[in-house]
Amino acid sequence: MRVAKLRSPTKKRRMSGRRVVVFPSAAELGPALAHLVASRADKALLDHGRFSLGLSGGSLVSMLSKELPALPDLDCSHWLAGFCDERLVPFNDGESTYGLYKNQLFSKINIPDSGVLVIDPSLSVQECAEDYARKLKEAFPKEDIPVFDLLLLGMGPDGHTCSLFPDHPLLEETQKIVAPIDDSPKPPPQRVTMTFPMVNLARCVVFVSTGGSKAPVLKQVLEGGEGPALPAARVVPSHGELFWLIDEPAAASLTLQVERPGSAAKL
Ligand SMILES: O=C(O)[C@H](O)[C@@H](O)[C@H](O)[C@H](O)COP(=O)(O)O
Repeated sequence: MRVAKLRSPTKKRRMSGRRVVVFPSAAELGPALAHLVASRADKALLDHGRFSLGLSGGSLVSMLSKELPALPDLDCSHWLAGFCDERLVPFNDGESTYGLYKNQLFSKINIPDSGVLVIDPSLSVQECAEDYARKLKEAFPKEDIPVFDLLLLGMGPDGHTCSLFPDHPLLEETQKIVAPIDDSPKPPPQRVTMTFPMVNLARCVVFVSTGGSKAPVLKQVLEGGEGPALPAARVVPSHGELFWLIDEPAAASLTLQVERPGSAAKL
């Protein structure tokens, strides 16, 4: 299958910020996402010898686990993978995002165990967030706030992303890079999450959202609406790229201009 190439944006595109890219279905989106990950990895490895990737749960787990190992010559030996958010459950619990990636993806690629930054689920949620923030800072010793090369995010039907939920006080966090949450509206209730100050420093942020159930919230997030901005709309990298990779059912209500690599020659 031909894979749409997501190139670095031109200057004009970068100035206009976000790129909304619509694929006929998740079947076309998946390979394009994998290509984007590989291209940003190549760039990061050339620039600074390591590729740092922030992962999220939801449908990204199966999509990445299918598409990344299918890439020819993928070398993950210098990757650092972390989690944009994580549920405070044991790794062998079906709700553990790390547990899912370990079984479905990490077992199929050559990322070293030391290249995966995990939470310590034996701690209290408060201590777990502090411990994970410390691990992140140690992994990025040159930076006050870790700057990931690429963060992959999903969005819930309520507009949440990471474990940053609508109207939650964590949306206003400015000091912590990782915060605990013990009243998550979506179970399990205890989680740790990257905060906006860290998310918005990433070099590239990619949302993946598919399916018709996401159409109303996507319209609100991408085109605006009444009331305060939903969490996903508050992801605006200060210096980095922002992609929204969506499928036609999710894009059904949008009126803004989008890119459609299926009908255009190249992105
Ligand atoms: O921690 C969680 O509860 C999930 O990871 C959740 O935040 C998910 O990422 C979004 O709901 C998007 O899910 P989809 O990718 O399935 O749309």
